[in-house]
Formats: sequence, structure tokens, C-alpha cells
Amino acid sequence: MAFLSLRDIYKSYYVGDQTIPVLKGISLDFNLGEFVSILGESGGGKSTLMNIIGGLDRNFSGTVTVDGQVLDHHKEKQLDEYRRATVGYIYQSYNLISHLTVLDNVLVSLDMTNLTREEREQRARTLLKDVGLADQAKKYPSQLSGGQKQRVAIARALAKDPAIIIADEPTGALDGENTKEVLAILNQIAAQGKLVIAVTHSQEVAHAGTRIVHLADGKIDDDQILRPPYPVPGEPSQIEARPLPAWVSYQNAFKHVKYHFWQNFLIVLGTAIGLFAVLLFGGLGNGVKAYIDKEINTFINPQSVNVMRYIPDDQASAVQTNPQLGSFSDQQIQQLRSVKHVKQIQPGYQFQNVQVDQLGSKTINMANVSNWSSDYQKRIIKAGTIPGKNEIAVDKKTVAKKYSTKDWRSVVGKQVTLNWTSVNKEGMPVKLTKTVRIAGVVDYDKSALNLMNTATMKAALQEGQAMADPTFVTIRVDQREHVDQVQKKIDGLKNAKHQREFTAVTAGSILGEINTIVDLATNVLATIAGISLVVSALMIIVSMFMSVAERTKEIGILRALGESKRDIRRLFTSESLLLGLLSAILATGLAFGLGYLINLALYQIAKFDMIQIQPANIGWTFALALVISFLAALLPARRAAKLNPIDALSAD
Ligand SMILES: Nc1ncnc2c1ncn2[C@@H]1O[C@H](COP(=O)(O)OP(=O)(O)OP(=O)(O)O)[C@@H](O)[C@H]1O
Repeated sequence: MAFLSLRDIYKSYYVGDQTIPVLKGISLDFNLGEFVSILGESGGGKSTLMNIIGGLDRNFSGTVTVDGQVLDHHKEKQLDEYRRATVGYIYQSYNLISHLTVLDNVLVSLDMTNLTREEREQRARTLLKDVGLADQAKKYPSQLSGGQKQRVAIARALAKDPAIIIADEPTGALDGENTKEVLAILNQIAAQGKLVIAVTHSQEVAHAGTRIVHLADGKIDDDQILRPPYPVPGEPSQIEARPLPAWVSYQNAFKHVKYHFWQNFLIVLGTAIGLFAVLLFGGLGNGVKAYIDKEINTFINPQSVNVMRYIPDDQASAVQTNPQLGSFSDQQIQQLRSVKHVKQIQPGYQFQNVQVDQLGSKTINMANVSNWSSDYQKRIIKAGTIPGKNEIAVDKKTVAKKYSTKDWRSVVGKQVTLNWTSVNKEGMPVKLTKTVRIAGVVDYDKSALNLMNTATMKAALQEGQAMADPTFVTIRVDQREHVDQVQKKIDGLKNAKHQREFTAVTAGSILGEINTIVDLATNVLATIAGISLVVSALMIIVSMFMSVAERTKEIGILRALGESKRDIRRLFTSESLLLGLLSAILATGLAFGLGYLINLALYQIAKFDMIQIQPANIGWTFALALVISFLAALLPARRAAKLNPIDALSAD
């Protein structure tokens, strides 16, 4: 039984509503060891017949039987496998892949075999040596002569040791010398027990083989045996075909990106700018939030809660005549003390417009004096100590430096008399006076601040018959996590008449509000960055579509070599993902670089790193880049995979 047999092959092309019959009932048998030339007039259907034999064409009627098995040309997978394992192609126009080296062009085919990596490379080098190209392995196709290119194509066709070699006008583009060499190689191949089928117009080629089949008007009109076929060695091929492993697609994608470096660099740069903006704005959001957090926590202990009396809007003016509405009774302080998680409670006092006597010759005025509380961090005391009984810590700028610009520390230890006005329980003004010792100097950075011992302030009010109930209290909560809970609890406390009593304010509540604004601003910026990301995505889509258009021929070659639709899809998807990945890396580098410079510049002003890019930002950027590039590749990759391999091969 013949190795390859064709029975009743009919094939027509359809252009518009016109049917063009090309093959009109072809039945042929071929055997291993034959070198068959197919002759016939131009347009007679020779290439069409080769595409059917080679497993590229699926739209015909009739049967093709290979090695006793009928080839089901309706099953794409079976045809992929057939091309991969059994057929090697040699074309008139060589059809090498331009961005791969000579060695890689041969390896493309070998990657679909069960050989090990070393064996594949070894075999590729041996094949190149056999066709006289041992020293050209690192060159690209554009650096070779026509004859050399055809020999690379022969090496590639032989790589998988296929049983059938199809050569479509293999010497059509070669001069006399190269033609002779290629014919000698084809004869050698047949002599190794392969079936060589060559399409040709040349009598020289035809007579180099063992048999000539002539095609006319879609039928065989002559079948001439010139010589007996070569004897077939008994040993079957040791090389087995396998589907293309995914990593080869990734590697090929990388090689293509590398070969067209500058073109791809521009795409990567364009995409990276969008990602970079997202990353930088995200980092800025983090930085600003951290800065505000730090600024607020410098002055206010995050574990403290400030409580004031709750005064409904309609009673705001009543506080003037009845100051007790805005102050805390002992009972109310007790009520607050009993709230769960409250660790410490400190009443708050404030004297306003305090006149300082006996401090040098100048008249010094303090805008306000507050009581020292756990609210303040110890580090605001720049000289001396925290004020104790009958002591005060004075503001550095508005008091100590007025006393002595240079030697402001010498104010510590001085005795001063304070004079101010307060109100009694009826809201009437009372003049007050108190002599105290200056225990320390306060530098609060943002505003003037004089601090006095709480008990001393209360005593001063009581001595002068003024109202001595505190107007606010500061609560220290046991743990930071309980601050919100305590705040809510206090806000919900009611008096006997079921009226709300207190309003609690925490550093967290101030922070929360500011952070909401910062978040909003960050989101607005991120939206702007998002728009540039859309542009980036479009850029990848357009470049992938262009890539598919540019590489149509390559797609045809890869399909002819046995790559499946899925392999082609994977090639383009992995290339797009690679571009996405490189964009994310570049964007991260740019964001860190520019972020560093911005931080350097802003550090002079804010003493803080305003751009804080965190691992989560980077994680999101990479995820975004990969999702975008994957989505961008979907359509172009699908289109590439759907291309008819015959049309793709005939692309210019
Ligand atoms: N995709 C197609 N759509 C329509 N007609 C086609 C298509 N491909 C080939 N044909 C037509 O089918 C006929 C046979 O083409 P084919 O390429 O098989 O001929 P050939 O014998 O190989 O020609 P040549 O020797 O010039 O290469 C031609 O008339 C051609 O115009």
C-alpha cells in the first residue's frame, strides 16, 4: 500500500458568486524514497494540490490517506498534528522568520519535538552543517544570500525528520549553481527514505527526480517514472512531535520584542507614562496622608479625646449669661470617668488675655494660658520643665524671646504676676491675679501656647470667686483602637432629661475628615491618570493589530510548521503581556526616580517625604499593566489565530 494516497480530490475556489473549479478528480499514490516533480501550466492548481497534501487546506472533497490512516481534514487539531509530525515545507520565497537568527529559524521547528534542549540545539547545528551553513548560525535571514536562505529553509524542513517534504518551486529564485546544490540535497533526502514532492516549471528540476506527474485542466494527464524509488531504510524516525510548549511562545515573544527594540521601547514608554502617573499620584496620596497624620499627632495625642459640653444651636447665646451650660460639673466628670476604656480624665481651663507683670521692663501679654494635659507631647517643652504647682511654662516666641531675644532660656525661674479677667457663675466679669514661677519654655511651632498646672488654675479661679468649673475635659483612652468606641459612647451620653450632654472630638475624627478630602483628591488625580491609561491600552491594541498585520506571513509559516491556533494566540498574548510587564517595570523606575527628586525638593520645605510609593501601589500597577495588556491583546491575538494559514503564507 502506498505511503500517501489521494483519491478523487476535487477543489473549487469561490469568488463572489463565481465558482472556479481547480482540481477535478485527482487520484495519486506516492511512496517513500520517491522524488516526485509536479509539472503543469501556470494556474493549473499545483500549489493548491500541495496545500491539500501538506495539510494546510481543509476545504476540498476526496480522501487523503497517510501511512494507512485517513486524514480527517475537517478536524483542525488532527491537521495541526499531521503538519507537525509528518510534513516539512520548502518554499520558493524561503519564508524564513526575519527576527530570528538562522539557528532559531531551525529551532522553531525543533521546539515541537520530544528532543531535549541540548539535543535540539545539537541537531539544528548538524543540519546547518549538512547544508553548508555551519558558520552562519548567528546571522539573521536579511544577512544571507538567496541560496543560503533556501538552505536554511531546507534545514528547517528536515528538522523534525518528517516523512514528507513538500517543495514549492524550491529553485525558482536561485541561480544555476545553487539550483544544482539544492537538487542534490533533495535527492539526498529522498535517498534517506523520505517522500519528496516538488512543484516546478523547470525541466531540470523535473528530471533530477525519480518521477514526473503532469497536471492539466485540473486532472493528471501524465505520470512518468524516471527511476525506481530509493530503498527505504527499515528504521523509523527517532524524533517524535509534540505540541509547542508555552515557554517557547514566551521566548519567541521576547525575541521579537528584542529584535524591534526601539519600536517596542516607544510603545513601552507610552504605556509606562500612564502607569507612572497612577503610581506617582498614589504615592503622593500616601505621602500627604502620612504628613497630615504626623502633623496632627505631633500636637495631639492620638489616644486622647477632647470633650466639650453639647450646646444645641438655639442655646448658643444662653451660654453668655449662664456659663455653667458650657462647663463641666464634678458629677459630669464622674460620668465621663465611668465610660469604659477611659484611663485618665483631665479638666481643661483657659485664661484669655493675660497681662504679665514684673518680667523685665517690657509689658508682655499672653493671648491665652491653658492647662497642661496629657494632650501635649513632652517634647514641646524646650527649656526647664513641665509646670508644677504655682508654676507656668511660657511661650517661646511671644514671651521668652520678648524677655530676651538671645538668652530666652534665662526666663526660667523668674517670678511673675498674672492679671486677667474671667466670669463668675452669673456671667459677670471678675478681675483675677496670681503670682507664679516660670518653670519652662514651650515651643508649639504653630501657635502661641502658655501652659499652667491644672490645680493652680482652678485654685486661682476659686480664690477670685470666678467660675471654677472646667469648660472642656481631655480624656486619655487606654488603647488607640478604643478611641472611636469611647468617642461614640460619650456622644451618646444623656442627662436625666434625656438630653445629649457632650461632644467628643478626637485626633482621629479630624484626621478622618482630612483623609476623606485627600482620598477624594487622590481619586481625582487617579482618574486623570486612568484616562492616560486608556490611551496606553489603545496604544497596545493598535500596535498589536499592526504587529498582526505585519507578521501575517510569519503566522502562516508557524501554522505550516504545525503550530495550532492556540499557539498563535499565545504568541501575541504573551508579547502583549511582556510589553505590559516592561511598561510596569519602567513606570516603577520612573515613579521612584521622579518621586525621589520631588521628595528631595520638598524636603527643604516640609521636612517630610511627600511621595511614598508602597508595595501595594506597585502591586496594583503591575496587576493593572498585565490586565490592560492582556485585554488589549485579546482581539488582535484572536484575529491572528483565525487567519487562514494559506492566505497568511501568501501575504506580501
Ligand atoms: N484563494 C484563492 N481564491 C480564488 N482563486 C484562487 C485562490 N488561490 C488560487 N486561486 C486560483 O486557483 C488556480 C490555481 O492556483 P494555484 O496557485 O494552485 O496554481 P499553480 O499551478 O500553483 O500556479 P503557478 O504555477 O503559477 O504557481 C488559479 O487560477 C488561481 O487564480
